[in-house]
Amino acid sequence: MITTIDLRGTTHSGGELSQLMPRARVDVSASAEAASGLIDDVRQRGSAALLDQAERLDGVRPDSIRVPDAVIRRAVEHLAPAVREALDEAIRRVRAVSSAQLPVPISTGLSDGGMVQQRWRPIRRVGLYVPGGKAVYPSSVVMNVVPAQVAGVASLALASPPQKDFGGSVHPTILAAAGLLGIDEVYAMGGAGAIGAFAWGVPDLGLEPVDLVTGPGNVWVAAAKRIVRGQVGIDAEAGPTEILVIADESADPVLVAADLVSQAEHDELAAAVLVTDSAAFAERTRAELGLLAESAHHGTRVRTALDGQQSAIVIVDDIAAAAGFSNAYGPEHLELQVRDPDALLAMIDNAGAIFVGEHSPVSLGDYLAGSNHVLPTGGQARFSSGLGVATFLRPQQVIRYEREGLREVAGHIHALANAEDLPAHAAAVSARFRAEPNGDTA
Ligand SMILES: NC(=O)c1ccc[n+]([C@@H]2O[C@H](COP(=O)([O-])OP(=O)(O)OC[C@H]3O[C@@H](n4cnc5c(N)ncnc54)[C@H](O)[C@@H]3O)[C@@H](O)[C@H]2O)c1
Ligand SMILES: N[C@H](CO)Cc1c[nH]c[nH+]1
Ligand SMILES: [Zn+2]
Repeated sequence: MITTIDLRGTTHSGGELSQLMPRARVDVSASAEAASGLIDDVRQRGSAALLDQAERLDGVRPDSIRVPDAVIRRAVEHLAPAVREALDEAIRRVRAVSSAQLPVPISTGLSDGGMVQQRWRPIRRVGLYVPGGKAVYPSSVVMNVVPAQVAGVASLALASPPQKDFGGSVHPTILAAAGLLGIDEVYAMGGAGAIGAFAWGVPDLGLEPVDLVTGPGNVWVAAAKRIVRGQVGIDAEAGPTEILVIADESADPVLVAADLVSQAEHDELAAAVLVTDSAAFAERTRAELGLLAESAHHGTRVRTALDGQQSAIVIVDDIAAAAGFSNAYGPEHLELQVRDPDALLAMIDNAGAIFVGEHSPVSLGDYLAGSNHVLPTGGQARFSSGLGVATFLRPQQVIRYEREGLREVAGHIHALANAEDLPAHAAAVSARFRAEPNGDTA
């Protein structure tokens, strides 16, 4: 049995998981039509479309969509020392974790003269999206760029929305983060149009199409990634932020509420969900949420997110049921604030990233844990993962058989080729043995 409470204290009792889930999700596909129109416009009209979209959606017309090198260099020079130190440390940590993720080639010997190898090749050119609408995200520059560089991607382009306060250029802290990482191909373009520009290129801007688009963004960005998939690769849809906290009576409701509000701060569509086995704890956390939402810096946004259908406090019978709920939901961020987090961790399958214990808040992962904050939303943690080195690499199989290795399986190839009525497949193998004294091997 599941009970949900919203921020105002309204209770929905007796609901089953299947009844709750639709209430709890943001539907990116609702933005598909708008995203598709914006992408088509960029395909047809190139930079003219990007400029018009900037004016309409970002409230400013950039002087230059491509950010000049000198502007990037100046942003690095003017970066506040404390922010530079923080970015340097974030880069160091994400690089350490990314480097440790580099996969090794594998060779599997199957017989004398029969071997299959797996090697990893970097994707050639990648377009990295860095959000910049309601907030700006220099930390997302680090999270996109560092694993791509560790993987060995040769060509990286970066897009972020034009900023009204900076004459239509990209936000200087985003430019500085890019500059620190040696990225010099930066475009002031945002939303679905930017994703379309990466996928098909913009000839009149000199923007070459990319092979893969990665990065987080709002519902229009996530919808656009879904549309361009196939023309290019994409990472998971990293849309409006989600946090799900599983907590029991041992947790501190002040900390749990603070963590829920920290992610509600991103977007009116952000989802903040608490799952607990204690009605008393639920009530204490609800009270704390009310206080925090009241005094929040982005109060209206936070209250809208917490009040939204996508956010809830969920009361379940026990912690095993909480794990079941969380696995069905597949949150982007999952916090485990319970007496025995390792026992609970063992029950978790679906989550973008898991934060264990009181001293591992999501905000740590957003900036400095060394983990990656670009994570799947909308339940995609059921089948995909956050950004990492593997996102920017492809495994390739290399097949190496010698004559004896091929001879050993030639009969089986004939049998299967005949079963599929594809005799030319069998003949391609027989042809290699025709000259032998014993003739055909089949
Ligand atoms: N899942 C993750 O890994 C992750 C990480 C960081 C941020 N996020 C999410 O990224 C999002 C950032 O959103 P944001 O809005 O601040 O920046 P954004 O850059 O994603 O979106 C801004 C762009 O949206 C477009 N846009 C605005 N209004 C529109 C409209 N009415 N129709 C069509 N397009 C429109 C504009 O082109 C604008 O440039 C948030 O939802 C945040 O939660 C997710
Ligand atoms: N919580 C976001 C991922 O959903 C990442 C982020 C960047 N800056 C602050 N937070
Ligand atoms: Zn965050």
